[in-house]
Amino acid sequence: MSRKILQTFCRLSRKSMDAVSQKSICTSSRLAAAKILDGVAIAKDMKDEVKAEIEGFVAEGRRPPNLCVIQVGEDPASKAYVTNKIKACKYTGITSEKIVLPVETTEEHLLSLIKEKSDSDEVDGLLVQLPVPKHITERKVCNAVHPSKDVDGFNIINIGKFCSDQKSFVPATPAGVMEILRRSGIETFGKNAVVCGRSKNVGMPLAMLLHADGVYETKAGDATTTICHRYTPPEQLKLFTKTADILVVAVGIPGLITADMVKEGVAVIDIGINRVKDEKTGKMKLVGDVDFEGVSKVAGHITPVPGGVGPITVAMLMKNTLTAYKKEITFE
Ligand SMILES: Nc1nc(=O)c2c([nH]1)NC[C@@H]1CN(c3ccc(C(=O)N[C@@H](CCC(=O)O)C(=O)O)cc3)C=[N+]21
Repeated sequence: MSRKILQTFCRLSRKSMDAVSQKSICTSSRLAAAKILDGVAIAKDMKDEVKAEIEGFVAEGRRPPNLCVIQVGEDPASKAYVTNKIKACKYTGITSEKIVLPVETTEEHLLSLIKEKSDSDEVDGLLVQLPVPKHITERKVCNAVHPSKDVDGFNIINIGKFCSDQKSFVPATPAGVMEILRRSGIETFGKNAVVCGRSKNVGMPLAMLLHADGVYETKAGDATTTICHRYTPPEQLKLFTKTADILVVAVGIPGLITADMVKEGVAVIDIGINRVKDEKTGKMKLVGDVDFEGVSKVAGHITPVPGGVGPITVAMLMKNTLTAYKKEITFE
């Protein structure tokens, strides 16, 4: 159904909305395996677009974009994510600098380094890998990154702009989820979206994008959006997840979402990253928050872990770095 028609419908009567959701229930009477949304392939497409644009700038004699990544301490997960980011920089033609500081680095020292990089004309994008050690205040760190270089979208200036529908840097994971939906032809307009998880960097901004007016520059979703979180009682959670046409899970509990909790044909986006022991091999492996085997028999689309949202987060960071380089967002 087109945007205009549905808008008119909604203005005329609430009954038309019931008709819309009724239709989506009736048309999904088959039981087939879900289409697996290939995050690696989508991320490659995104990175190739960034790469082509950068090649154009370089051909004109401009310097390529630059990303500075600061990591404090040697947390193995952070190391793996930062490695993936630097690899993606190399692939797309973004020059990068990785700075690894010892875990005992003082807040004062970190803040002064952030200021130095924020002031440098050579740096377009700047981020500090999270989490930072406990003796450092995360909020201070995020706010120290100049908003025009804040490719993570974690500075309060970007959060404020984002929440008031002004052009801003949008955090890479939620922006990446919208990109997966868009590139996979999954309609959000007028649909029911359910987000499990309300973190400031993922759940909250994603719910913002899904429900926001699609006229907004980040191609937001126009979905009816519900946020569930740790205090949603389990039986309530199931009632909500059952209504979802689009179900996004970012909680950090392996196997939280099972087949009985989802509607046939739902698009499931799994943002969970959990390291668990493989029953068969005894080795550690990466799993999401969704029981992939069960849910993929009922869902219409599903993202795997690994190889789903993770690579797209990294690709979106490259896109944000290019946006910073082009100075497309203004900060007065
Ligand atoms: N300032 C900041 N910005 C971030 O964007 C940020 C952060 N801090 N802290 C942690 C989260 C998490 N995150 C991921 C990046 C890549 C993968 C990724 O590449 N995942 C691979 C697997 C990687 C692995 O093997 O561990 C995959 O899902 O296929 C996952 C998660 C970025 N984050």
